[in-house]
Amino acid sequence: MANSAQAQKLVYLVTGGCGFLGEHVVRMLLQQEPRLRELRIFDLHLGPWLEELKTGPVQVTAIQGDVTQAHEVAAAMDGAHVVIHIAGLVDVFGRASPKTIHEVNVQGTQNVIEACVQTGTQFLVYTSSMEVVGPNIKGHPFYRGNEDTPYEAVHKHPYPCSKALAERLVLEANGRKVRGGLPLVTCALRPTGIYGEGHQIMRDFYHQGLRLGGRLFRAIPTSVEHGRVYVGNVAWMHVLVARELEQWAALMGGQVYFCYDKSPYKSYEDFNMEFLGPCGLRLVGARPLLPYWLLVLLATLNALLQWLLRPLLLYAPLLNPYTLAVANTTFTVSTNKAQRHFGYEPLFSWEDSRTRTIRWVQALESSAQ
Ligand SMILES: NC(=O)C1=CN([C@@H]2O[C@H](COP(=O)(O)OP(=O)(O)OC[C@H]3O[C@@H](n4cnc5c(N)ncnc54)[C@H](O)[C@@H]3O)[C@@H](O)[C@H]2O)C=CC1
Ligand SMILES: C[C@@H](CO)CCC[C@@H](C)[C@H]1CC[C@H]2[C@@H]3[C@H](O)CC4=CC(=O)CC[C@]4(C)[C@H]3CC[C@]12C
Repeated sequence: MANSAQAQKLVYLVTGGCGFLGEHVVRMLLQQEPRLRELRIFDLHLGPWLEELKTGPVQVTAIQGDVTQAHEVAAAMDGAHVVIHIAGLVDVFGRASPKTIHEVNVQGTQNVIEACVQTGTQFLVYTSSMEVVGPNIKGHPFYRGNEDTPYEAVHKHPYPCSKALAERLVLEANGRKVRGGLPLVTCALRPTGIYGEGHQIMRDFYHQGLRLGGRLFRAIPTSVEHGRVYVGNVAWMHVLVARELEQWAALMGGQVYFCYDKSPYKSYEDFNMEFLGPCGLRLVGARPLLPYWLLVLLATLNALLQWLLRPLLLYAPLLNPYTLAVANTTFTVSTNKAQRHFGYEPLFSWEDSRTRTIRWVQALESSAQ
């Protein structure tokens, strides 16, 4: 617990606070950060659930704004001690243009950094992604790697390119002088594939399974491991980093940390079945039902159709050459850097994470009836 001199004096700003991860970070901060006086939530789209938070002891300020607008970011940040920059355009399906992805993820991050310098906000936590490392375009496996594992990070897709550029900006900004003369302290968290309550792609797979009569069809071999981490633990890591950054600035400033917990190593589809199975879905096939070359062909056809139909409508299915390559390349992390640097231990066990996610999927089922 904080002592009384420390109590309730800090102002935090969370960008993207109304998204999937952002909402968990906001709720976690309110539960786990006793030094909070004001929590500002900055997002393009504000959620109605914010209203219920405004009755608590911490002042919750909702700010509708766009990270691509430097003046809006700077105005929101004035007087904040810590910024947790989560806002981003998470698009690997071709919904947004590469230019828009760059503007939000790279220019938006540059605006947050400049606003720190301009307003004197000294601590910046950035939500990066495993995608800044890989899987790379060559499909090299990253097997139980850590932050220091050598890996050829080569990207072509706009999303990983933008996250890698933004992460670099954040790390290079560490040590810059902010208003008042103190050094900016930054660090970046790299979640693997996040799952949990509110995960849109899990929702999509669940509904797809229901449409297919309670079945999903295996496309990826069981041997391909995909790193996953529970949203509550990712949120907890953000809260801890933000809390410890001041005390351990020399150690943590300019560092990257993978987000990890005790979630098991499995293929993307087998992992999803941990939640979808208990909700009545079945994964058909002990091996992929289609040969890989046929999946590549279908994914390429989808990309072609997307391009042809673009003037008329947005066709953005889950399967495209990029998502197939990511799902079909082993990428898992095994590290304890966060534990060594700032004492992180997962707040939620695998059993808790699984139960919470299953309950959420079950609630989707009953709300759909
Ligand atoms: N979902 C995942 O598996 C992973 C996500 N990440 C990163 O975590 C962060 C959050 O991702 P999710 O919560 O999954 O995405 P999300 O789409 O649910 O949340 C992103 C939030 O950012 C807001 N936003 C988008 N453009 C904005 C703009 N121009 N100005 C202000 N707000 C804007 C959105 O309205 C949304 O509330 C992203 O930076 C993403 O790159 C990293 C690794 C894995
Ligand atoms: C081939 C299909 C057969 O069922 C399965 C397609 C699944 C894909 C839609 C997902 C597989 C891996 C996911 C990505 C991964 O978890 C890493 C990510 C990190 C991020 O920062 C953003 C999201 C994502 C790119 C995530 C997106 C969905 C997948 C490609």
